[in-house]
Amino acid sequence: MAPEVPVDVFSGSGKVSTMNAGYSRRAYITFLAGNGDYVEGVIGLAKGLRKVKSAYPLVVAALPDVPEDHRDILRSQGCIIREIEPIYPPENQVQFAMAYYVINYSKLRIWNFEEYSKMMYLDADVQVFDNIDHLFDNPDGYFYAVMDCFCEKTWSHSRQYSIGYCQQCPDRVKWPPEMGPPPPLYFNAGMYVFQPSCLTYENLLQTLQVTPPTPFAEQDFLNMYFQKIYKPLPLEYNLVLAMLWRHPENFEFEKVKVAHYCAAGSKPWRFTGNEVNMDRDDVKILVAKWWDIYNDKSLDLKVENNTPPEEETFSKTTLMASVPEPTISYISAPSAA
Ligand SMILES: O=c1ccn([C@@H]2O[C@H](COP(=O)(O)OP(=O)(O)O[C@H]3O[C@H](CO)[C@H](O)[C@H](O)[C@H]3O)[C@@H](O)[C@H]2O)c(=O)[nH]1
Ligand SMILES: O[C@H]1[C@H](O)[C@@H](O)[C@H](O)[C@@H](O)[C@H]1O
Repeated sequence: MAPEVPVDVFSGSGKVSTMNAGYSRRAYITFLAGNGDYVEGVIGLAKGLRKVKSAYPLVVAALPDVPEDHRDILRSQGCIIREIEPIYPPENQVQFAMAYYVINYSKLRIWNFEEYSKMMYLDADVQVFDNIDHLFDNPDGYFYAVMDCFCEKTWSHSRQYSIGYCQQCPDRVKWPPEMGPPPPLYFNAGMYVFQPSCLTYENLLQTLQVTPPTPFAEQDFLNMYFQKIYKPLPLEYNLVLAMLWRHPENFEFEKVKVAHYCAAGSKPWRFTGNEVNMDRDDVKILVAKWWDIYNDKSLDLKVENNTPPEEETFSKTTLMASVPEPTISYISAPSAA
């Protein structure tokens, strides 16, 4: 069995020892599709993880339509590229909150990466400002993620939005008893900690085949699937940007460790400042922080012997076969009270 040895691909030195490169039972993972500009997000993320001296590598689950030159750039930044095939949900007439969300079902492939015992998923439009490696040390058997906010228009299809209810402030507009029990806690799927498992992977795919797609695609699906083992993390670990103007009282801006640029117009590499809420100072500070990392040449990977990490250096160990079924026990996000 592979020892729990962190690789130094993302160490602060920016140097990589090619002997250990790409070899770890823990890893960060992101998802990349298409030939568009999301590759910029992944570059930024790779450099952000290096800046905070993460001990674990960044794996990129890439769909076949990611061009070779984008893959080369990511390899040169120390990323490990893993090819994945697309996954499509069963056909129906659903209107996704954003039309392209359908490709996000392909993220389910990452449960099959069993050579890793634990992974932390981060969207390409996420940036880290602090080391969050300690999240890997949380007890096994749970799905860790940050609670979402229902206040933006992207939620207009939902029962929550129709009555102005948000789980971030459940007392502001209370859930009316005549609407039945309040919806279960719901996480944003731009950041989560999970345990790859082939059994879970196969079950996820089988379940998807009998589950009609819904507006937030795989995010809704994962919420449904992992509802019983979901453990909320504090908001600072995935600050969905809308929290800045919707629930500023729920977190401390200075303590934000992970920002998620998912609000309309907030992707740093496309930022103009013209869209609604984008001219706010706090938004601009977070966008500027992203650019500082992206433009910092000292954070580029420096490879000893000029050899970047190779995907082939993985150890194919057989690890845990399935996620254990723990007793259900929720912890509430401290700032959501
Ligand atoms: O052309 C694209 C579009 C998306 N992506 C990847 O897919 C992720 C999700 O897309 P967005 O960041 O544009 O979407 P949002 O942040 O609005 O998405 C939110 O809702 C989605 C519903 O499918 C997902 O759950 C996602 O993780 C969650 O943050 C990106 O970060 C990126 O990793 C690409 O690689 N290429
Ligand atoms: O879960 C959703 C999703 O991540 C959307 O992309 C974002 O715009 C919303 O604010 C969030 O609540």
